Amino acid sequence: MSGRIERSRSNGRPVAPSKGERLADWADGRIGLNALAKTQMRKVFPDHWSFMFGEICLYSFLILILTGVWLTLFFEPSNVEVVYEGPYEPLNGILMTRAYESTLEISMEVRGGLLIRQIHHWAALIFVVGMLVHMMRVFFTGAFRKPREVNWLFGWTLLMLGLITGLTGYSLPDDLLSGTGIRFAQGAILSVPVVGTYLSMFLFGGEFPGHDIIARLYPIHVLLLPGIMLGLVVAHLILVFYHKHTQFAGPGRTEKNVIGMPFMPIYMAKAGGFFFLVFGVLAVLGAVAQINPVWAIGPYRPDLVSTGAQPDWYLGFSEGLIRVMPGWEINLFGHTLALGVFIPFTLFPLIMMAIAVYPFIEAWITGDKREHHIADRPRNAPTRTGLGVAWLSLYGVLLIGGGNDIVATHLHLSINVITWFVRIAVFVVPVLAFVVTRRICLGLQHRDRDKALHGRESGIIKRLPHGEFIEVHEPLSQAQRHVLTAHEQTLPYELGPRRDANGVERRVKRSDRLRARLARAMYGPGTQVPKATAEEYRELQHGDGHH
Ligand code: HEM
Ligand code: HEM
Repeated sequence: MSGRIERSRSNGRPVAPSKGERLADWADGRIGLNALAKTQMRKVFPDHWSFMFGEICLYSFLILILTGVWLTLFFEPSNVEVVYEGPYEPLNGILMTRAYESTLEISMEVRGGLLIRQIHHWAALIFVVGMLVHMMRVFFTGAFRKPREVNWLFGWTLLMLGLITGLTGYSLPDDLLSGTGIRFAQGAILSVPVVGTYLSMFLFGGEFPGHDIIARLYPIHVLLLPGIMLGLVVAHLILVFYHKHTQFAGPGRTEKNVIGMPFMPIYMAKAGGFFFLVFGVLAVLGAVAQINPVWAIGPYRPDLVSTGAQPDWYLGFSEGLIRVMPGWEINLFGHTLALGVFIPFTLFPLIMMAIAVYPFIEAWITGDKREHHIADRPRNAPTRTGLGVAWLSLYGVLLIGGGNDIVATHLHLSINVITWFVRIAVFVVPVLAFVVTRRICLGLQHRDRDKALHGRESGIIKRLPHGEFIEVHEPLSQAQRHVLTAHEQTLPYELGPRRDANGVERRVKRSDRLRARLARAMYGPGTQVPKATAEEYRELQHGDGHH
């Protein structure tokens, strides 16, 4: 292509390609981007406000990298002890680690340092909120179903790594809060039977707090975890591209097409704008909302714990698990087993795992091997929605447990009352949340059915000649009726007759029996309201029109 002379359309004179064209030709000849761009840049993305959560994760992650790289220029990950002498008077003459001192310098002496530190911290909080909300969006709409299960797992791994990255970052400044967090983690490690003590000694380079921990957490926080996450984010987005995005039901939308905006230029322009919006919000937060004022908290000392010590919100629920667990401890063959710590420590990944494996369990129960590109409305999958809300409610209850001291002081209650409330609520609230959510979903399904058949209540009351009052219903458009009735209603998996035609009893595997029972619980009688059918609608239309 290079060196090609084109004729201008206006007067037929040959024109040399512009510099830009030559550069594009040069790059295309070597990287072949043109062919890729031609096929991919016009890719269509469906639009819905809830699809923005994934973007919030992406942009806050990029901002974390940008601000994080900047912080590395000034932060010193060192446990070496120094005596502070600087512009912040109240700490002058106090012994602290170099890590803490350099964080003070970033906050007080480096120009713009406090702003960038605060943006980094706010971005971390928003990043994890974004991931949780994005994950729940995917969960509630069933967007994890085939072929997106692997991408669900990529995303889930990102969430787990995000939590750990947040914890390691929070631990770096070595203030009293971050040291307390490290102490908490060390307690959890110590509770691991038999090897716990060795693990702790290895990690901390001797007795707690040792001299190594910050220097060890540092490369994990700035290189290892973000590096793995970056790779996973790229893989995640490639898969979103490859599978194409799910879309909500609507006229003309099928399992085989995608209706929306082209990636280039419309979606890219929107995405670019949204990036700056997210950056803008984080910059304003970083500028006006104080976060983690390490100078006010003071340097870490193993013999001190400040009241109200809290992890960042996303780890509050793991803290809650430990705070509300009875302090069980047993002695086994001369080894102390701190079950009061070890059980919650193992429960935390199990609660997270429940959400990781859900797509596979649902696929097993339904036995559905088809691809799904039309997103569910949460009300049309009441059991799944109920389970999602129950999971969230457990998260919320444990968060209260993690902040039991704060709740106690703010509500003027005894801390024991809160602890006992959480101990009971951990079992009761998720069940209640499940039942109530499922009922609400069924109620909404009833309403959809009524709306599809009888139209929307207009609020206009009419009196008929014979005296009866009726409310006038406005018919829905065909498109609206389609949206209300497009969903599939899954039939529960059945075991089939237990005896064959010759009366011989068939052996049924235990796993099959479990599957049938779960399928009945999820899709059996009372779990969905039959959707309005075309026949019912036609019958009503041709009847007396009397609703
Ligand atoms: C998923 C990504 C990340 C999360 C969730 C995260 C989270 C955090 C948090 C919560 C802190 C404590 C901030 C504070 O002082 O109040 C922190 C500190 C820090 N982060 Fe990150 N971070 C991430 C990525 C990165 C990256 C990619 C880098 C560098 C390349 C980085 C470098 C740093 C440094 C140097 C500090 C210590 C300075 C300080 O605390 O002021 N972070 N991080
Ligand atoms: C660093 C964290 C993450 C980033 C940057 C990210 C980014 C994105 C983006 C931009 C999209 C397309 C737009 C959208 O649907 O919102 C998407 C889709 C998706 N994400 Fe994530 N995500 C992250 C974490 C997660 C998590 C925690 C999960 C679930 C556990 C997840 C599962 C999915 C799935 C299944 C899709 C496809 C959805 C569909 O086609 O409807 N992602 N992600």
